[in-house]
Amino acid sequence: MSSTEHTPHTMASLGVVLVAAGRGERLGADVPKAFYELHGRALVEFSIAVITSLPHAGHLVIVAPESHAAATLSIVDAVLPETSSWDVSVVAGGRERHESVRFGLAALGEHVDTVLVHDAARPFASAELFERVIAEVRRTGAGVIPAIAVVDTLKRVDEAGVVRETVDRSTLVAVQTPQGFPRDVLESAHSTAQLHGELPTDDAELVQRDGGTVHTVAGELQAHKLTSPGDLPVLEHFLAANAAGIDSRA
Ligand SMILES: Nc1ccn([C@@H]2O[C@H](COP(=O)(O)OP(=O)(O)OP(=O)(O)O)[C@@H](O)[C@H]2O)c(=O)n1
Ligand SMILES: C[C@](O)(CO)[C@H](O)COP(=O)(O)O
Repeated sequence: MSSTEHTPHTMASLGVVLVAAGRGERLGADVPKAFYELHGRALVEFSIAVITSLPHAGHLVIVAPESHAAATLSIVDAVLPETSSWDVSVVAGGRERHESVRFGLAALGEHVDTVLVHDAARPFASAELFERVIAEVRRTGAGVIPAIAVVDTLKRVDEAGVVRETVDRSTLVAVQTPQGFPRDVLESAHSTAQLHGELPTDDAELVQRDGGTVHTVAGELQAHKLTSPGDLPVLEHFLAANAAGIDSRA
């Protein structure tokens, strides 16, 4: 699938790569996870709506399974207002998340200088969270990721599941998306990773391995990721809370 333009590119300095090409094996649904429906709306639709509501002239690249390119464009048509300041493209994903991000990065318009990478699997990340990450990337010129406290006691176990030690959680955080970076920093990290054949689980790890600095900002509970069926009631809760106007960001 080649890049599918929704509208022609205009000058834009913010780029968002929305990765939606995963299979969702742990969820076990009969559609790719980003197209799993919550109350009749595909998961990816929620992120498209939030991102294109941000008051920036931006370029959103949605990385989707090739089989779902047309469905993705239909969702964009339904969600994006005629007067939107956002350009939207759809490109095909790769076998691993980092490959999908790389394909998305390659499709960004030439005027993009700040890039956010977001999981479609985190449909209720708020506009405020996006803005917090953007502001901190522009303030620091470095990578920025949302982080939340680890609430469980952590143990290191051996292969047989026997506890070996308790891990000090005071310096540990759980990280979310959107993750933001200066474009050149993220591109360099992805090209280095390609050379070394590394398999990271997030973009911040690639940037760090490439010698970059990554800061954290406050994450939020509602940026919860759909991974397994047990996450569905959590997302249902945030969907209902948003509809009722209840603030469940903290
Ligand atoms: N080859 C891939 C793998 C993942 N993703 C995206 O990366 C995000 C986070 O990935 P994850 O939750 O691990 O999704 P899956 O890979 O689909 O899940 P699983 O490992 O259960 O198959 C998701 O929005 C997913 O669509 C992607 O675009 N391309
Ligand atoms: C990118 C991510 O969502 C940050 O928490 C996460 O690393 C994705 O990891 P997964 O194991 O592929 O779900």
